[in-house]
Amino acid sequence: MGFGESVLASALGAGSNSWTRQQLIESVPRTGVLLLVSFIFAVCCLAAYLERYRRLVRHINCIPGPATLPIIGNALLINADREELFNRIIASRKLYGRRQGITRIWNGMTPYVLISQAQAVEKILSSTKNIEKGRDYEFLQPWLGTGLLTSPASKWQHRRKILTPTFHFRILSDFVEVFNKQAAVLAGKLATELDNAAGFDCVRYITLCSLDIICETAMGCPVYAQQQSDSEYVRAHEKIGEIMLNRLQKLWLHPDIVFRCTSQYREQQKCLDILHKFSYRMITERRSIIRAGHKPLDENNNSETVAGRKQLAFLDLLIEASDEGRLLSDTDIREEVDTFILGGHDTTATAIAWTLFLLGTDPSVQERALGEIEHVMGDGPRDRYPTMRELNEMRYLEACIKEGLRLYPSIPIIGRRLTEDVRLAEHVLPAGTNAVIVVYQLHRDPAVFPNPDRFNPDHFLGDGQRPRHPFAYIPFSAGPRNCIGQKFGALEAKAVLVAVLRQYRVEAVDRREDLTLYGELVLRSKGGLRIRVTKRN
Ligand code: HEM
Repeated sequence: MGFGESVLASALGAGSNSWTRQQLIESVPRTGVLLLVSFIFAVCCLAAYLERYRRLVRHINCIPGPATLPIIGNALLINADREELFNRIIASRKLYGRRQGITRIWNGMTPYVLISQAQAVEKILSSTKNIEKGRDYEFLQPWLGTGLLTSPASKWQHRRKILTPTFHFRILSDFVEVFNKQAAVLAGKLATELDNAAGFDCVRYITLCSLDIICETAMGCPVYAQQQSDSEYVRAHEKIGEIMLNRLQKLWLHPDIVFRCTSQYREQQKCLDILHKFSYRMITERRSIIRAGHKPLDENNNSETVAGRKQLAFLDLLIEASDEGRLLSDTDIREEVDTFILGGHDTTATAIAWTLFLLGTDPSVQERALGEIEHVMGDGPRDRYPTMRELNEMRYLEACIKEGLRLYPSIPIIGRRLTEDVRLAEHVLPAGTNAVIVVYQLHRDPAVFPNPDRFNPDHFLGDGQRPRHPFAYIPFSAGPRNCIGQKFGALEAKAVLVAVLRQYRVEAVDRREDLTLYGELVLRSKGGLRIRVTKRN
């Protein structure tokens, strides 16, 4: 009896009910064949994988980049604190890829290609095939599930189709009231800093305002983040962001099996419990309001009152939306609402804070922006709210926000995992490569924006400007997987800046060249963005 036969025979026992010893022995040749076939199959798979990997290495190593070590690649270069890492990513184009705006880096055996040139960016982002997000986005999944931002390509396409109408212009115009109301709360809060000659970080104030705005518009319920900044909900928001980032930055925390053993995991679960419960409670409440007879949308897509309130929340629209005839489940809706809250909160707050800071560095630009606001809104009380039409007329303010997003894009880096080969000039990026679009660097290409570091809103006023490559300026990304909330974000930024600028003169405390930048989920400055405010007459 061979080894296989004896093991099988003893494993099943000589007196097994269903298998006699004879049957067992007869089955061995078949088992042997099966094992042989499996072995050959595994060897073929391994050979195919190695061949694919060899091809990947060959192509990637044709791209300029730092010298690599065996196995670890450039891991030592990447293993830096967050500020230093950001510096190194930005410097990589100057060091290796000045001409083409493409450089490569190996994180262990995984290749990353950094891209900061418009034509190359277009090749990646305009593709309808390469829409798979990078692996790093998976760390958001415990919170967002597979909502729009993190969804795999297979789910994303039809989900995006369902969600696009929720950002319709008419729905946004209803939200202006929320923007204005929360912006007024922010302006009131800033009054506490009038005597603060040393200045204060404006980011936290604006972030809480933006959280209030997105929660009220997404769920239809104010969370009073500005009034109760230490509430359980606000703290859970801040904490979970910290935990996810910390995990992202520490390679050893990436495997679930390791992360689950840490106290951070337990804390993350607590935050998730608070955040998810809150969203589910909102869904249940809004469903029961709708069931009680209020129909949120009429046949012309007009908003009716829900429980006596004028504006709708995204939540109401999602409850009504159907996916190929099937209503979305509570989990589907929760994923999308949480995604809107994450996607629309820090990004917009960052854009507003950077623009305000930049306006504080240049009094002439600030006065011009205010002049336009006063002109559009006419005489009258300073605390009157602008209408949607008035906000749309503020072209110079819009140019200031666009320029803020050019110099300091809220999302400085966008990742894609290529699912098919892409040819960039003489290089091939094989499927499997992680493409990293360095938006921060792209926006400072002197060939597109002469004197690229200067804060100059005229870049976006159109008059006398050279036409730009459509992928040279992409603060909201571009192509099929661009930002679904860009109109919402731009309108909110305007409303908040109008409320602040009408009441205060703003002055930046630090010089731009003294700031230390780093990328979290959004672009940050170490120590925040410090401004001083004085009351306008
Ligand atoms: C100034 C404000 C904003 C900026 C700069 C911004 C920027 C971006 C960028 C760069 C992306 C692409 C991310 C990637 O591919 O990795 C994105 C995607 C997204 N954004 Fe925004 N965003 C802003 C406001 C908003 C708002 C207000 C919402 C929601 C209310 C929102 C919801 C989303 C969603 C759901 C996605 C994923 C879209 C998809 O994959 O189809 N964003 N945003």
